[in-house]
Amino acid sequence: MMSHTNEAVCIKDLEAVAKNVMPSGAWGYYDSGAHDEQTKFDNANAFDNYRLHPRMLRDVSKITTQTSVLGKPVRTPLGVAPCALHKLAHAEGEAATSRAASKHGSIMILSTYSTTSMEKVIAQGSKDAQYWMQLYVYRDRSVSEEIVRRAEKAGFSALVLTVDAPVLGKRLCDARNRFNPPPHLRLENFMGPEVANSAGGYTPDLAWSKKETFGATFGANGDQSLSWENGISWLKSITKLPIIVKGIMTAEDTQLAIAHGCAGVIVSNHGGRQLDGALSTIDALPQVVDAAGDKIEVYMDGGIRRGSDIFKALALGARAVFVARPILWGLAYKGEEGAYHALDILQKELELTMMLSGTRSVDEIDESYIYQPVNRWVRYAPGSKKATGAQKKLLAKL
Ligand SMILES: Cc1cc2nc3c(=O)[nH]c(=O)nc-3n(C[C@H](O)[C@H](O)[C@H](O)COP(=O)(O)O)c2cc1C
Ligand SMILES: CC(C)CC(=O)C(=O)O
Repeated sequence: MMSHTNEAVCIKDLEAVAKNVMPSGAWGYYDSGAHDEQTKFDNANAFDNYRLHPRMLRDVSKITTQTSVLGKPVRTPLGVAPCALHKLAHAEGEAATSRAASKHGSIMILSTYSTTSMEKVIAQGSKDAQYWMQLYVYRDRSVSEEIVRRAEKAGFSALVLTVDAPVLGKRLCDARNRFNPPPHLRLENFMGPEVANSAGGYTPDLAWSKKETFGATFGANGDQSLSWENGISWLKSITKLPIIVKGIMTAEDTQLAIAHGCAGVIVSNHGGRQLDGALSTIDALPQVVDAAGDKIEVYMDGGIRRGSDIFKALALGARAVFVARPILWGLAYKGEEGAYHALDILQKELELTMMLSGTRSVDEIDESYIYQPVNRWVRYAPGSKKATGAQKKLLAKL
């Protein structure tokens, strides 16, 4: 419900406006999770299973959310997750998001499938703004390699390889709408002369001008044979940029990410858009943090709609969090100003939660500030009745 000043005061307000102003096909594409959307809803709802344990009389007159990510200082542990097609929300698309993220001091991860070229996006930010480039790996590796080269040259400081989408999840809404982006939008990261040439005619048209839908074409270009060896090791061999793997949900894969020399992992289920039935990310986070130790940085995304959600993720060991849909809703609401507003709402709510719980810096926010659900999802390793490390810790609390 919007206030009488017509200003969105919380992320739910932004969602309501976006739903109202966006065409239904575009809204459906942004909103939908896979299949019955269990995981999409779990992502947001699971935060409610964690409750706060606030401390009083701590002198909270000066607090800071300043932290560091990959060794570089950032104003806040709140960043922008990569999402395709920002121009579905607003004509200025990713350029507007870039200005908003830069002004806010938030890291922006740019989707390969952006509707504004990576060079234009990064040019919108201030010199000290941080940008990471999200990648998919294509059957034709030269397409991926060209994107890496352009990202290096343009000044992106890390690569985010999304690994949870060998094919696109089954999104009922998009299937019913046979969703395809409007023809005036272009996937500008595939339009550079280098990419177009080396890919032998891989043009933006490939994305949706054929009879296939956007989703089907995505699957046709992606490399389903991707593995730790032929994916991560290959990427490491062609770039010196730090590699962050996005879409990790287990301790096992975290160990593999460490073994393959990744700099970080993003605990993510793609906003519930891929494997419906996967655990919510806040519930998956502890096992990843456990497995990561201090060897690799752990970030998370999915379902963050309030500052207290960020607080809970930090308390469980995330170094930073990223949001996707709230930014798109902000963009649909008021372009750059709306995207900034989405970040500002979450930032101020995080600061409020910190003050009300007696924490003055991100470092201070740890497990001692929250109550965790116990005995919710337990998984035993194949063939073993013995609990693993993370489960033992949980069981010990019962
Ligand atoms: C419309 C939309 C497009 C997305 N596009 C991408 C993408 O191109 N690459 C990617 O790695 N993740 C993509 N994602 C997933 C987000 O990066 C993120 O993992 C997820 O949406 C976070 O959950 P939230 O939307 O609840 O904040 C997309 C998500 C949405 C909603
Ligand atoms: C279809 C992809 C290009 C974008 C994506 O990852 C998504 O829609 O979730």
